[in-house]
Amino acid sequence: MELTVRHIDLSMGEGKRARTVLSDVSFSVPDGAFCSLLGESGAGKSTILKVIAGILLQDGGSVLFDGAPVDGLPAHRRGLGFVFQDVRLFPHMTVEENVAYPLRMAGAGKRERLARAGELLERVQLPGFGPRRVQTLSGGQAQRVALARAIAAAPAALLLDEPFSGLDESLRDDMRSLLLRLHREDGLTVLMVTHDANEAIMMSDRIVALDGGHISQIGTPEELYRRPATAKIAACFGDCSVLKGCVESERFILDGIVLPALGIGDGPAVAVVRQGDCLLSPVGEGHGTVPAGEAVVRCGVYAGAGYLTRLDVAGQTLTVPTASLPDPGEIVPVRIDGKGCFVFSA
Ligand SMILES: Nc1ncnc2c1ncn2[C@@H]1O[C@H](COP(=O)(O)OP(=O)(O)OP(=O)(O)O)[C@@H](O)[C@H]1O
Repeated sequence: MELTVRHIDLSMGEGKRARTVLSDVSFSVPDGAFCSLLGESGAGKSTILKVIAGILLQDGGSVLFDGAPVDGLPAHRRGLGFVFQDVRLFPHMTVEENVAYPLRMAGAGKRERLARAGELLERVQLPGFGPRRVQTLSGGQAQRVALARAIAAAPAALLLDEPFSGLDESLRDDMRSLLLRLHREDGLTVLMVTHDANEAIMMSDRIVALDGGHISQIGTPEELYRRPATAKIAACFGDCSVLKGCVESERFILDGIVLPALGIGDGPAVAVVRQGDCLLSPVGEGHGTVPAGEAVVRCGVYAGAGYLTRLDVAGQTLTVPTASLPDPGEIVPVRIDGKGCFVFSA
């Protein structure tokens, strides 16, 4: 099913405390696609998910399923599966009763419910867990049960709010693979909230970036990674340096550092430089890189595969991976790969 939100506005809080939480939010998740809603804490990600689910009612705009407005439909009639960040299994029910709950609501008989719960528990790799109490589950197991419950009634789309946030990295990885497998096997339309940009690019066909309640970019993972629309998006994909300087004649200038800034008008600007696309080397070296000037070494730290050397650029820090640690105070040549360097008007 195609999910669409069109011009959604929503304010929360009363009187003087009222504040805009969503402002003119519009996007679509095509039928069978995996879409991530990406943004920092407070961006409005959970709120838009709740509006789609019918848990919150928007002030303006519309939610459409396959092109038809569903604004008048209560949550339980929207036919969606929902996985919450805090799992929310029913504590008084067994694992299989939790998984079978949506089928009970749909009027299925006990035999059918239990058979289906058994199948679903197999699919989430928890065979035999049916009779267990939910209090005996680990965090990862509880998330699997929540996922099984969310898909039990063959939902038209699956909404997930930071479903892996409480899990350690290896469990997160297992859960990502499991979710992607279920998505592909069932052709499910999925909308997942995450603040982890790398998770979003690994899993999604499309990413919707939210910032302060409005959309800052919609695109494929590659579009957001290679052509980020804002400094925040450029900076969210891992280790990078953010420098505040000035653009003059399509060149970002900060002290001894000059970076390409094609298409950016003169004036104050922000440059985001991805660490992996920076190096210190004599002029002429470094495949794909161009000279960016010189800077003074401030300090460095050991980082396993090499060192991270911090350079001082007009009191700001440019971090560059290096094979050895230059001496503090040394003036070093910097080269930059333009693919990992993004300049935005401030
Ligand atoms: N009931 C409420 N009353 C007032 N403000 C609220 C309410 N619920 C959420 N907000 C505010 O709306 C904004 C968006 O909240 P939301 O939970 O959607 O953000 P989020 O992007 O999901 O953040 P996180 O990643 O931290 O969960 C936040 O600033 C939050 O404080």
